[in-house]
Amino acid sequence: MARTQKNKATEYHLGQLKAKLAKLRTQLQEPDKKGGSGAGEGFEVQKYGDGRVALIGFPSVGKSTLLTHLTGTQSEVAAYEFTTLTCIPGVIHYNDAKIQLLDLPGIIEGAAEGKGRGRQVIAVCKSADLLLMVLDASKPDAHREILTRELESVGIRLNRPPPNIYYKKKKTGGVHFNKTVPLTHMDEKLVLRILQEYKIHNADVLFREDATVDDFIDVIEGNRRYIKCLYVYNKIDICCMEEVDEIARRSNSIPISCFQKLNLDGLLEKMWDMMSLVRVYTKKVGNKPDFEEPVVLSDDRGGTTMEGLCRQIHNTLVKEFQYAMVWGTSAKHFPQRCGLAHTLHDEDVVQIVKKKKSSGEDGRGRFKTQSSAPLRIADREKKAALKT
Ligand SMILES: Nc1nc2c(ncn2[C@@H]2O[C@H](COP(=O)(O)OP(=O)(O)OP(=O)(O)O)[C@@H](O)[C@H]2O)c(=O)[nH]1
Ligand SMILES: [K+]
Ligand SMILES: [Mg+2]
Repeated sequence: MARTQKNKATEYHLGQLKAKLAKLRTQLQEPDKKGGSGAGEGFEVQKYGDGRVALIGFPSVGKSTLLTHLTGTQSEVAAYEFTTLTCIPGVIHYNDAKIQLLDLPGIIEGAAEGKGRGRQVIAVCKSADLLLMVLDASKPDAHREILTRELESVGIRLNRPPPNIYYKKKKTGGVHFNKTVPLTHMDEKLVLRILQEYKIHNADVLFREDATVDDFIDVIEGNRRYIKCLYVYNKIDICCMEEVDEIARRSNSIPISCFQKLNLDGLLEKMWDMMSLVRVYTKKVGNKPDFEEPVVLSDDRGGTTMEGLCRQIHNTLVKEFQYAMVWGTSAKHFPQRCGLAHTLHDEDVVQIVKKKKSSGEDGRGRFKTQSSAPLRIADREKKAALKT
């Protein structure tokens, strides 16, 4: 590809080569998944809490130091590289939520091809809801590019949404290509060439944005992970003010120092924002809301709708659900009567009303008429107090 001149005439050829490369990369990763390469010792840590955050970075940037500071779990810290050899889990308690933080061995260039413990580390990253890429603020920023490339090559896409392309394979009917916007990187011929490479002869394709060849290949491959990533620049205690200031201005980046405990609160705050967790406080009829233990929802884990909430509380609740009363910023008025499709916001209060049991021994109707008025006021006050 590097030897091919880039112009209009070679565009199709290059596109086809990119597709070939993507296919081969996918093949390369497959034997590993099936447990072909034997020892996968100690890397599969059970999921815990409301979200999973993984620490990824070069050796000795301070990942283990950070885990110890944020979770209190001891992970070995030393000045030599590759101190950490396995995955060490800790828990961050923040805003009534529990977030699992995973310390990992350092990775280096070539990790995706299996250098060091690269493959196992990357496999854990794929299971995370958020990545903290830990960087040494005193070292060249090229490290960030190298790691990003390693992650890209195994199908991890950082800080961007999936391409807005509708794609559906079919059994017959040929390829139907359409677009809703002008395309500057792609055209029908190139789409067909790439599909040919994948031996796909029947499909509907609709470009809803000005996507690139790589975007289209991502959609066909279908196994990409779109993960948010926060770039954590550690060791700012050995940097000058100008450098720190410059780092702080970059998007999705935060300067910290574990040694001097600088900006660790800022890090937690940013982490929380990026995870976009939605805490929902449930309330039984006739009782006050449970403000101790929220049900925590997220887009990655079952969604933030009422249905997501029901599924998280109990498997059968969706079937029993009749309607719910909602207090909070997602409600147009307090309380709003909502269905399963309603999208909840952080700190909403929800009271779920179940369908009447056919046996008739439920008594829900009686409670309903009694409860709403006086409780509504009490709850609103409680909610207002919580907000302030
Ligand atoms: N100056 C400075 N040094 C730090 C800071 N945080 C960690 N270190 C030092 O950096 C070295 C590496 O720290 P570790 O926490 O072991 O780094 P790691 O990324 O877990 O390293 P590996 O497990 O080997 O990949 C240790 O000597 C730490 O004491 C910091 O904020 N400032
Ligand atoms: K180390
Ligand atoms: Mg370590």
